Amino acid sequence: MEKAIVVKNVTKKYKLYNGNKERILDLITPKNYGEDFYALSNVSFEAEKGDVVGFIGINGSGKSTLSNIIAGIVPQTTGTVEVNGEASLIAVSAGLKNDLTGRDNIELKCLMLGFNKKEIEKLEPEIIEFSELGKFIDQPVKSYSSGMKSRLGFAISVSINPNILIIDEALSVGDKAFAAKSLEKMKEFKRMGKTMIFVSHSISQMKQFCDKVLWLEFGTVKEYGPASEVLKKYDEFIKRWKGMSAKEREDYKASVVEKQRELLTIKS
Ligand SMILES: Nc1ncnc2c1ncn2[C@@H]1O[C@H](COP(=O)(O)OP(=O)(O)OP(=O)(O)O)[C@@H](O)[C@H]1O
Repeated sequence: MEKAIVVKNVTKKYKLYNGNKERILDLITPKNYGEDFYALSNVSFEAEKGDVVGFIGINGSGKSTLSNIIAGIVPQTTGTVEVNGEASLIAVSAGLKNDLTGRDNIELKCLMLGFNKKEIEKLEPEIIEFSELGKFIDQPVKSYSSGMKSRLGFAISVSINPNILIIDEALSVGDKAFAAKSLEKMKEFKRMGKTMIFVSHSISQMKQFCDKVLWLEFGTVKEYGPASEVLKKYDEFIKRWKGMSAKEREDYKASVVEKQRELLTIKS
């Protein structure tokens, strides 16, 4: 089988500063300020061409960070990412320029992706129709609601027909009718054999749509495998998590993070 995405030992380190003073000192002095924070530690997985992979995990587990790294928007600290073809990311905040109108954003994104004027003229009405933004297409994006932004992002990304489509929470902010239409479009892409990554908190949407699921837990891979198996385990975990007190959650998180640190120390 042809590989579409190969992620090997990817780590993303951020610095957490105690206020702006520390942030500036860290830039201008050789002394190390701030605390290291690992949004991802040693994440590895592979997707074959045509796979639909779901990323699941509680808030802050690293799903968006990993999507952004695969889409080439954020660099990883260490590790390697191989992507076979053009990966297009649809996220609620995906790279739209706030001061430009919806129409200008369509043109800009298409130009950046190498389409010529004729091709853009052909694509534009299709994108506008899919977005259902009507007259708002000529208003600046800063006047859009998060659902409207997501509709524009979704319409652009599906119309440009990328090899790999990454959909990060884009279905969670729109209304039900648009989410259903988007899900239909994604199913059409799946039938066409496109590789997709689908980031969501919705177990039911993932069940309908994904072949495999990557479950991230505080920046590490907890499970990766067939969607039904991983989702069953995740569902059981979520029920336990919901029943935990704040202190129990903190302790659980601390034990996962400690294991992560040990592994990183052994590797470095
Ligand atoms: N620029 C940054 N600087 C510092 N920490 C960051 C930065 N970006 C993300 N993080 C941290 O990395 C962790 C992972 O964030 P990420 O957005 O990838 O999680 P997520 O699983 O997508 O969360 P959610 O389900 O809430 O969308 C979080 O703790 C977040 O605070």
